[in-house]
Amino acid sequence: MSSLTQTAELPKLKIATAVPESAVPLKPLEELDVALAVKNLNLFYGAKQALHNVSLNIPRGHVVAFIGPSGCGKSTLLRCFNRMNDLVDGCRIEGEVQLDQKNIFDRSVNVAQLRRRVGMVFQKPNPFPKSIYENVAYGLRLLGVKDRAQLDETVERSLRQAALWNEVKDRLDSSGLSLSGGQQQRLVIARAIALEPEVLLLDEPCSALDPIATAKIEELLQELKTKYTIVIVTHSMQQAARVSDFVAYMYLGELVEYGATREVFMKPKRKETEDYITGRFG
Ligand SMILES: Nc1ncnc2c1ncn2[C@@H]1O[C@H](COP(=O)(O)OP(=O)(O)OP(=O)(O)O)[C@@H](O)[C@H]1O
Repeated sequence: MSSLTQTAELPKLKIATAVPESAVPLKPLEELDVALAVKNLNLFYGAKQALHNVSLNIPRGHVVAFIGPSGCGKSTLLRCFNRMNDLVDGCRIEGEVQLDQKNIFDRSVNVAQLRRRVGMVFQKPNPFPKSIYENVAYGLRLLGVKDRAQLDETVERSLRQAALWNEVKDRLDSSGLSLSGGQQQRLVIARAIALEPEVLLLDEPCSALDPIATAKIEELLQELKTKYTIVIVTHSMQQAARVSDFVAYMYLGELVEYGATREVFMKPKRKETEDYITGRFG
């Protein structure tokens, strides 16, 4: 073996060994129930096109990670799924994102209801300046729920699912802002799942967290995917390898490769993907 081949293969092995066995999904993508279907999606910010003809299916009950270099359109694509881009002036979208076979961009779609079904957690934990209890109860209160027992039950269930209950059960009246960064991010996840969304979108949820808090969130995602479909944007390929079942590699607004995480990391089909995951990109 030439030394050139050896050095070319080393970094790839480094990534490949980090993909846990559990990352192998039971079925191929084509056979899985579809939670979100993205069809020929083009997105423009004014004159600038940020997404180019993106099509992919997000399978129900799995974790999908979007990876790719800065500015490639990962967050833009994620934000399409609950119409967060509606808030951006001059943003125009062509194509479809279907939730239960209905185009979410259709005029008849109620955006507030869509966001209940497709919840979102951002990069920086953003609890409201309210108590821990009220942070989690917030969505239900907006829906007009007043029954204390129902609120109590939802708050406890959501905090348990977010693996935060034991840490906060004796201080539910304390401010959400009094929690650590990692706890705040779990609180925000609890707030999102209190409404029992079908899909949970996470935009770099660990980038402001230390390794211990990150590990907790990653563990949590494995629990949550038994109930929810999860789409996560991450800059960390190791994180994508650890948490996702499927991974989508994007570059300059295009979907370059999409497949089972293990396959994409160990046997990428496209040279561009291989260059990125082996660190030879750019
Ligand atoms: N509100 C906006 N107005 C105009 N252009 C935008 C806006 N948001 C994003 N863009 C542009 O769209 C492209 C994709 O951005 P996006 O934030 O989706 O990339 P990303 O892959 O998530 O990047 P990063 O990893 O740095 O967060 C970039 O060129 C960016 O400058």
